[in-house]
Amino acid sequence: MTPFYVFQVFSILLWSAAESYYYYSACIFLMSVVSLIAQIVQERMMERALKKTVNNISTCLVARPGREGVMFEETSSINLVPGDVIQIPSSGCIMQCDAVLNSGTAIVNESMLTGESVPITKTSVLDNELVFNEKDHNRNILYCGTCVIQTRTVNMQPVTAMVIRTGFLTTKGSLICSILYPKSMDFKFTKDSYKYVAALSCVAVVGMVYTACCMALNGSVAEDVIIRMLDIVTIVVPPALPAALTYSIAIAQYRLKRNSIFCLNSKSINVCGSLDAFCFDKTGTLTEDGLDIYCIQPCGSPGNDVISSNSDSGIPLSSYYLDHIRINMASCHSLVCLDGIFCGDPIDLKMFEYTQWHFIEYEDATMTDLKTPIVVKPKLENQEKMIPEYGVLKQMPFSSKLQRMSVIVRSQQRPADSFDPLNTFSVYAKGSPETISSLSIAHTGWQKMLIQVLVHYTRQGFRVLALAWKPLYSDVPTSDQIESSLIFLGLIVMENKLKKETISTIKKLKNADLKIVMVTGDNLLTALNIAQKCFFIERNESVYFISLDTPNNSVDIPLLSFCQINEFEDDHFLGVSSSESNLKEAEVKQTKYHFAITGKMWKLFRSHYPDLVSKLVVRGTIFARFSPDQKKQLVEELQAVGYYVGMCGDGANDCGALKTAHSGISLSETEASVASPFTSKQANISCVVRLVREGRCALATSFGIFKFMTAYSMNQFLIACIFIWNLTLLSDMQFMYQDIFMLTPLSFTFCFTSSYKVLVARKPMISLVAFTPLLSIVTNLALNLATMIFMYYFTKNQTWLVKVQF
Ligand SMILES: Nc1ncnc2c1ncn2[C@@H]1O[C@H](COP(=O)(O)OP(=O)(O)OP(=O)(O)O)[C@@H](O)[C@H]1O
Repeated sequence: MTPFYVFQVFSILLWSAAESYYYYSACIFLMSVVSLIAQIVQERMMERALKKTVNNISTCLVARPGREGVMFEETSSINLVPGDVIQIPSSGCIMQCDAVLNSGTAIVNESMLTGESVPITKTSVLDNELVFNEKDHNRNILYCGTCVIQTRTVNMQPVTAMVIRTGFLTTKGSLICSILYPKSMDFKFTKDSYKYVAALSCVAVVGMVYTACCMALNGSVAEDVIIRMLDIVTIVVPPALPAALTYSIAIAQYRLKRNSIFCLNSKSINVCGSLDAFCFDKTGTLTEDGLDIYCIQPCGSPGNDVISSNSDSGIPLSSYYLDHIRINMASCHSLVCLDGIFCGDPIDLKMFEYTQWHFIEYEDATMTDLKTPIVVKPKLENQEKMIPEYGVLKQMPFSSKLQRMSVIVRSQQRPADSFDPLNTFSVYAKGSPETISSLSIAHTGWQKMLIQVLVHYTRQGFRVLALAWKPLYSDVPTSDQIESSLIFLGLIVMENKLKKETISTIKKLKNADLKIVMVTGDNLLTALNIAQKCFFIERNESVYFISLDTPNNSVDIPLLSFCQINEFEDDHFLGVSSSESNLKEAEVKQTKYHFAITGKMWKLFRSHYPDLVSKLVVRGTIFARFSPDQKKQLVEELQAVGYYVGMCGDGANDCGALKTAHSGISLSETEASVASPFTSKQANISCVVRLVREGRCALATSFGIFKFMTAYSMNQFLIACIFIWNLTLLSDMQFMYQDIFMLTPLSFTFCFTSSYKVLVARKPMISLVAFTPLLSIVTNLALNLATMIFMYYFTKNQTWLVKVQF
């Protein structure tokens, strides 16, 4: 029950009890009830949708001390508390708490939280990792609400996890809280509507004083004066305003749904109309997810030239590097085989398919015999003699923050001649070239080659991944030992095709004068090429890379430099010490220029030049190699400058930014995702245009309804003032005619206004307290007042007028 409805109850009582406006009171009562029901139905529908998405209670097996040691007992999930150890059923389940995997592996679908429906592998924490840190161990956490599709046991031990959080404290819980109690958006329209209500209250006070004076001067009794004064207040407040506003939003929500855009927070719809900046994730959003392998660039033997390999010819055999590349591509992934179909990260899938190897999963794997949970081996019979099978003992799944993944692999048979017989255990890693090269043993020969090849391909917009390996001699290695001192193997170059809707959508958004930003975890030059292909940056516009020298000590402030991307030094690109590079501070002269920055430079820039961050984000268009946290920071910085920011992404690495943005839209097959207020089932960015169009339409409609209703009630107030001058008021039927038959249908038909077909540069007004809307209301009032006064005196002077005696 909002204060508005309390006020309506008061008005109805006053009209029916003191004024005998029975018909009018009955109609207003009916209207208020209908509007209240409509609001309740809308809220309930949203709550139900949310409940359907989030509410789930089930039974689970929890470890309890028994007579014969620890036993697993069945209990309801609501009884779980942090510290409980639960067993994850092999057939899968929906997680009811956040829990860290103690043993085994789980294949999880996190689409409910992230919108990304690709199955993810969660592994148990390594025995020797003593300090648990949520950020670093998220690949070991099963999150509440996510669906465990399958588990893999190791050494016949049940898959168990320790509960770390329950209820609203879980990640899902906090996301639901943010939907139920959204952080109040500093939305001008809402703020101004409060100012309007305050202004109307002032008008009501003036009206009351005026009424009291008029009636007192004419000798009216105190009781009548008080009733009329209260009447004036009820006239000033338009009765159908909240109902019409609610209805207009409900219709916008329905229209979005018809276009496969689902909305979990209807309050965000109006905000979409005022967006003036939109951030896009690149891979899977602007470009296709499943990227074909273009070629493989193995690292030559030290000092040798680069050996290139064409994708058509597959991977040639019998080379030290190529053999390891093949094993790496076949084993270093988190793919799972569900009902005979391989699922997982599209990159992993493409790389595995390229090797044409077999993938076998064992349910009952033990570490002691030769069976491991996953075994990969070549398909061709005649190759089996030459190359042994490889069992994947341990996976360190891909993390966007770390930009890499790795596996520990055991050779299941005695290796063939081409391999070192001691290499029974190996580590295979893949990830961004920058990360993998930083974890590899430095070697000037390949480092030079790496930079050249990387720059060559990324400049053409290819997506490049690096591979590495090393033999593992330690029995119980820590994760740092696993992913260090690697031997660099080479690069996998993948095509990066734009989705067919990307270019047209970006053009439409630019025509609508929206600031368009690309924020990606990918390489800067790849991002630049894609940005140019889809017209984030026009051909005639310059791009300046912002770089800072890494300071030698914590006291030095790193020197800030700009360099036009064409002059860009290759060395700098890999993060090699900038003192080696040859950057010159460039003067930015053109008016049409863009800034590009990497995540590493962003971190330095924010800490050493905080005052310049606003300038950077205003001109910044490419934000590459950004971690999920940095994507969120970028959205916050844009908001701090005053932009209304939208974010469109497709994966788990965009979740923070999607939630932080004023309007986040996640491209996901899952309707029931709490990743962002909006979810589009169409896996391309054309939904952004629809969202902005519907948002603008909803905003313009709300604005129109507000203006119309306030102008109407002010006009009625003026009429009432003229009547009170003559110690009378409109009759029951007159009020009925004006409020019910004129105002209500007109204000409700406003809601059916559909959005304009194209996005134009002119955005709808968001400020009610601005010159134009105020001028239009004041002019309307002045004209009406003048007409009414003229009509009053004109009619009064007519000979046929007979004065009614009250
Ligand atoms: N499955 C994977 N295994 C290993 N490394 C990967 C994998 N997927 C991506 N990478 C590397 O990690 C980097 C960061 O990945 P991330 O998923 O954060 O962003 P992205 O997919 O490149 O781009 P976007 O943020 O636009 O989706 C990638 O550029 C790539 O070099």
